[in-house]
Amino acid sequence: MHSDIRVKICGLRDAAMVASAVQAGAAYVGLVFFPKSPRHVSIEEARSAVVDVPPGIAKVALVVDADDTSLDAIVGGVPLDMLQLHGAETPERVAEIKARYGLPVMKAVGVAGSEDMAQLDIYADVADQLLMDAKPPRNAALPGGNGLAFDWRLIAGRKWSVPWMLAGGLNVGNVAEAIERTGARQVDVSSGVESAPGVKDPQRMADFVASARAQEP
Ligand SMILES: O=C(O)c1ccccc1N[C@@H]1O[C@H](COP(=O)(O)O)[C@@H](O)[C@H]1O
Repeated sequence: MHSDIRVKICGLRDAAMVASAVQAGAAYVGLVFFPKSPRHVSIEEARSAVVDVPPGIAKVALVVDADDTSLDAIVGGVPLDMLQLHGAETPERVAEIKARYGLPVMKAVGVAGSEDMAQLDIYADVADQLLMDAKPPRNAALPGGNGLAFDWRLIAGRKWSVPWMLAGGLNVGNVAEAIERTGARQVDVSSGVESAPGVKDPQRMADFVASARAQEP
């Protein structure tokens, strides 16, 4: 039996990877616009990657502290359903981006300790969704996509006024436990379904979604 767990697969770089994610049962497909990432796509690559995404599957652009010029180009060049802000965007900037582009915004918040819970409450007031990710290590090249999990007990049993998604170090071996421990109804994965950085593996994506959705509510 399948539960209603919704899975986002992030860092898809071409139409074949997107098709495999859709086939696996992803509810969201993510495109990374961050040049330092092995998953980075240009606007042209992103547009052709999502050309055949069926209606009902959300196309998400991940950006990191993007300015209006970059966002204008991304939003103007790629058909999108959501923006994922994965940098140090302030609550004011989140509100500004929401108003300027008219797209739902998901704010990623790095979680390492109980002191980060206040941030989640603050962003819940301005974002349409929250994404809880592990805080990147100091000197990490990427602010996410590092395959690191945080202590799920920090968010277990908590509630927010907007939908939220669990991310960080998820893979087929731990996603069921992560859902059970946190009560997440949405999960996001990137490096955990790759055969090499930036290369999504169709079987790993299918196994991940099946494992997540096998969890009972
Ligand atoms: O995936 C990336 O390359 C990336 C780059 C910059 C910011 C965020 C990025 N990925 C996001 O990080 C989390 C966790 O990823 P992982 O499963 O631990 O590899 C996820 O939300 C990705 O969308």
